[in-house]
Amino acid sequence: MRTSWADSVAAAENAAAGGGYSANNGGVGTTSAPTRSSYVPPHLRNRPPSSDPPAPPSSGNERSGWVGPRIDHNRSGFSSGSHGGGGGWNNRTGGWDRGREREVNPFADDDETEQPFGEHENTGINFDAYEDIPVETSGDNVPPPVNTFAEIDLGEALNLNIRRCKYVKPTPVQRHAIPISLGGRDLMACAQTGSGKTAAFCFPIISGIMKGQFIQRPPHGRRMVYPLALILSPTRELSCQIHEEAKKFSYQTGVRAVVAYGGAPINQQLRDLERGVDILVATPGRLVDLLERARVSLEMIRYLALDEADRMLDMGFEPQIRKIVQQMDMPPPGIRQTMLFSATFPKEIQRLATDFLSNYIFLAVGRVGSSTDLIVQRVEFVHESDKRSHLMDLLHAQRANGVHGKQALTLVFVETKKGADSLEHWLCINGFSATTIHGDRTQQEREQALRSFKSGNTPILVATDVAARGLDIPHVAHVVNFDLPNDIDDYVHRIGRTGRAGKTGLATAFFNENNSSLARSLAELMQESNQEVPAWLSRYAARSSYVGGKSRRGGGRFGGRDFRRDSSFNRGGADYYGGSNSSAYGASGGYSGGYGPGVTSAWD
Ligand SMILES: Nc1ncnc2c1ncn2[C@@H]1O[C@H](COP(=O)(O)OP(=O)(O)OP(=O)(O)O)[C@@H](O)[C@H]1O
Repeated sequence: MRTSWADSVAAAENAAAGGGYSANNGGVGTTSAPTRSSYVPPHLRNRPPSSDPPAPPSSGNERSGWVGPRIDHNRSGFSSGSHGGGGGWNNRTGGWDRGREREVNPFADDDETEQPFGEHENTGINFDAYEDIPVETSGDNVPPPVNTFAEIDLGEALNLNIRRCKYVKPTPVQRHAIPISLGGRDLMACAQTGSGKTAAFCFPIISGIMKGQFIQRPPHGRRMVYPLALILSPTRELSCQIHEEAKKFSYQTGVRAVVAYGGAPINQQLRDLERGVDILVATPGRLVDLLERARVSLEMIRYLALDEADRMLDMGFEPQIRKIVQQMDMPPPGIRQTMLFSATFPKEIQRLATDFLSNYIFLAVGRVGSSTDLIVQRVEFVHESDKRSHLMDLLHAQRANGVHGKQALTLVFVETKKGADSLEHWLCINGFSATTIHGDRTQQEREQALRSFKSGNTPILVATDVAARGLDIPHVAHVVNFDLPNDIDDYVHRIGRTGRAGKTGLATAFFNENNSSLARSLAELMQESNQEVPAWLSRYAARSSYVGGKSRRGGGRFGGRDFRRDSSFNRGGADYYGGSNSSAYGASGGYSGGYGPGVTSAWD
């Protein structure tokens, strides 16, 4: 009989407590330090000497066709989407070199840090907001969605962490994506900002590593490391955030996540890597550096996740991604499992992404590239010269609506780094506490700015697009597009910094004649999200050429958004459903995604 998720978590907690587990001490119960260089595969770590034999191979979803020269790439660790069972779990209370380095409790901060806005509660998520959300899946044999975490065989240690995160039930993208990934399938997933995509790709990876039997090769060189999973994201801050999340989800599972990103001392990151790594979270530039120094090998990668995948595959990043994924030693599609996630997926990028996928499932939760209805969007006509005083009026009005005596957080997007500095300076001399985040600031300054903003000490953050994607900052009540972006997808990501996890938010855009190319797609997007479109904007939309502000979201309403379903793309008949990796459309489309070539390192 299947017990409820809460029951099994409670049981796991009791069992763990009986076994000497203490949630707060970060202790792992090991007293002797293993030698540093001896690799212990995750599924064998912290087992008593006479541990159980490994779980038998699963019958489903064996991928064949490519046999790595020296690596055991059988798919025996995969659960093939079954929801029951539980055999073969490695609920280990330690892991990498834990005799030397005690695992820090990533949940401790949540309890101890001053929380000016009250605890960051996830229990209050408004799931009703997602009830009627349209979902589309396409591809062969799509595993069915689940309604609860209890239905998913994630393993007790991970379930315990889910409970610690106060996740009561899966969000819609998690309901669909987790069974697909646990079934060993490649996935292209599109779901609205703030809807829980990070957990949707982290849970199957952690669970797969816990359950898997990935045979580690003896190291080539003492200092080379062999992660089993790679999670790439476009910005340093986002990689750090994903790493923080991954550490929470993998706490006391024996799975170790490490982050590597540019702008921070590489030696420190190298030392961290040397302590062992199962999941490497990285920005592309720093990873290329590590690969070129022969300090990381991708030979053992079983899971590849690209967060903000459309950004990762646009012209700015595509060459680096191709280098990492196709030109180093990473196993090919069909051997590794690949997961692409974003809130926006232009068709050109979908097409390009097929180079990295094998017989994948396309999943769209909500309308592809649409914003969530939880965000109230306002567009105001403001001449360039009036923008500052208009912003001032908004901020004054907002002061009245402070939360717990503090001003609600406001994120102001501008076009340029100089513009960010100058606006921040002006706000400060006018009595508003503001800071900035952009590519010209040192990494230390960027991180300090983000910390100060998050804590509420500096409630206004002026940002370039470096902060547009992925950042999950609780209590951002208002996003102001002081300068609108040229691309509607960037607008979607920017406003998505508010209205997250079922909460509501406000987004105000300053529009003037300089933005007329965006009018049409902006009006469409607002209409789709049930927002009031001002009559003057509709007039601009009607006048504007469709070229400049052309929606890259695929056109039309929800449905048929998988580009393989579009007859104009699907010239090869069943090719795209048949798992062929040879795109008929060339290796790299000329799609720029709104960024020119060579923009990579400013982000990375
Ligand atoms: N099942 C859940 N129950 C409650 N809260 C959740 C659940 N899953 C995720 N969350 C919370 O929702 C918030 C948003 O999640 P996340 O950052 O993964 O969104 P996202 O879809 O990746 O957004 P973006 O598109 O902006 O990157 C986070 O604070 C996360 O902790």
